[in-house]
Amino acid sequence: MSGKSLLLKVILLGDGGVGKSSLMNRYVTDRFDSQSFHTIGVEFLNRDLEVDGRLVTLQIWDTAGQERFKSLRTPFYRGADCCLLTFAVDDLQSFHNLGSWKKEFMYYSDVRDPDRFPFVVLGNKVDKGPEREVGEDEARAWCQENGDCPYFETSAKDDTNVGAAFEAAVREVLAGEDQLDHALLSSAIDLHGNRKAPRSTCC
Ligand SMILES: Nc1nc2c(ncn2[C@@H]2O[C@H](COP(=O)(O)OP(=O)(O)OP(=O)(O)O)[C@@H](O)[C@H]2O)c(=O)[nH]1
Ligand SMILES: [Mg+2]
Repeated sequence: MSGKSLLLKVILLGDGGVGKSSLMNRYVTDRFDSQSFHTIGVEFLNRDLEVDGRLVTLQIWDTAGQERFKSLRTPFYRGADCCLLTFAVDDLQSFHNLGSWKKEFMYYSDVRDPDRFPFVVLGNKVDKGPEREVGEDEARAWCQENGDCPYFETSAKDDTNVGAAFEAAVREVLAGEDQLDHALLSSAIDLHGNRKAPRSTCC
């Protein structure tokens, strides 16, 4: 482990009631409240972790999923390093809305390279097995068609895959950065290798 802690901003998006606040609270405070209130606007919590030898401070931004709070949440999309698109496996509509959430994020975040921006998809409330309306295969197929993003079946209630999902978000960001470093290094080498001989200044 080496170097300073890297600050990464991840943002949780998805319909109201799918469990975004519960996932953040489970991950940061290891608690679950079966009667949590809807979020108004945005809230954030930090958690330090180490991923593949890198020290990271994960700043998790939890947004209000209800439509009436749209204008309160969208100003906070800018500067996000990864977006966690969340639905509840017992709520088919929340799964069908994933595409709209992705679009809303893209529109307001103004990311530099939209094709390479990292998304992670979370199918939450897997503890509600019998009430399930979205199959794992269906969810994985959506992820494959949408940039091949990682998919996690989570439960904030039972603490299933919650840590794994946030760590995957960090890994996605770090992998993107490594690619960028590699691309910059290659272009620097290329610049050096292909450097043209200085032009003659002759008249
Ligand atoms: N069974 C079960 N219930 C959950 C789980 N996660 C959240 N809930 C419950 O679902 C309800 C909504 O959870 P929230 O975390 O408030 O949902 P949210 O996505 O933050 O909703 P908004 O703030 O309105 O966008 C609460 O009653 C939670 O206790 C889960 O994994 N399993
Ligand atoms: Mg909430």
